[in-house]
Amino acid sequence: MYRYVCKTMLRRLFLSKKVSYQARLFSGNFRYLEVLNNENNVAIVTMKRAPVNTLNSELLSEISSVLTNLDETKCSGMVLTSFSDKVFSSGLDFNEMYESRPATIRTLVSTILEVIIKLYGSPFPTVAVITGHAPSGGCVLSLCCEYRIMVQNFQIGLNVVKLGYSTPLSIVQLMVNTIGHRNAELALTSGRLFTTNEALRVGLIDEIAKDRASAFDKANDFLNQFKVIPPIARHFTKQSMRRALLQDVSINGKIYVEDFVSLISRPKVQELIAAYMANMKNKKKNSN
Ligand SMILES: CC/C=C\C/C=C\C/C=C\CC/C=C/CC(=O)SCCNC(=O)CCNC(=O)[C@H](O)C(C)(C)COP(=O)(O)OP(=O)(O)OC[C@H]1O[C@@H](n2cnc3c(N)ncnc32)[C@H](O)[C@@H]1OP(=O)(O)O
Repeated sequence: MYRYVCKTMLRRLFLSKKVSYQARLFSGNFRYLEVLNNENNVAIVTMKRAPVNTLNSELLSEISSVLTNLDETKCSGMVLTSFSDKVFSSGLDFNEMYESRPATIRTLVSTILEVIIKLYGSPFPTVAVITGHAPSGGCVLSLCCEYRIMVQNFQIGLNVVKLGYSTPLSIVQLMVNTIGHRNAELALTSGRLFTTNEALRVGLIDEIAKDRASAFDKANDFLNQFKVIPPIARHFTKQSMRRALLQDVSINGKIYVEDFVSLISRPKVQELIAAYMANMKNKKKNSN
């Protein structure tokens, strides 16, 4: 009863201030995300898993829940960003891939797949405000958005071959859809990370911003143009552009997940992940 009264009072308070009650309540409900609605009913979704927004199952599953809710509550748009001014996301969590049971890897991979499907196929417009490095899984999240604005002097790309596993077909397709076949082939086979300037040149991002505030201004400009476009027309057009990949992932998703799990579980790949993690730690030690 007490909880009901509190909830009702909170709801009245938020509604009276014309602020989205649901999205506001979200911010308290998540461990690794903050979700706020701005005055245009755009949800600002901020990943806040310190230090580098490594994508573990919990963070991914929170993103997945938010996406479902934003769809149900008919938000006007979404900005995906990071709490950090250095890293957007450092990609999938090695700790859930290294020496992990297949079930743990499977949960991680199926959860990112769920996020990819929801984010890539979302009815509302989406922008990634990339405030820092975005390697691998971080790059994938931004590729699922419709528009990417990146702050200067960071790196973005899909470096997965360096870890000894191939890039899953749908992820290859995401990259091809964004930067074209030739550039995607060159980038993916070498595991290339692009600087912000290079990323703009190749079309991996759409705009460069000098800092977070200016990136948000640009994101607003992008989203504001849709105020005069009927949402259904926009959504169906987006679906038409994205249908092939979405259909492929919904039909073959389970196979892709199992392939990825067995790839990651191979002893050679496990060795490479261990070496990669050790290298990260060494770099850090030497720079201190
Ligand atoms: C549709 C598809 C269908 C089916 C297939 C299904 C799924 C496939 C899905 C997606 C495919 C995409 C594949 C993704 C694979 C990955 O994402 S693997 C992760 C790859 N990531 C990286 O290579 C980045 C590694 N990190 C870095 O380079 C740096 O950390 C970074 C430049 C991001 C930041 O540098 P800095 O600010 O100096 O921070 P530190 O390096 O000091 O890092 C802070 C601590 O965080 C730890 N850490 C960093 N990254 C990870 C990570 N990915 N996992 C676990 N831990 C990480 C780091 O070790 C530090 O820890 P410490 O403080 O030393 O304890």
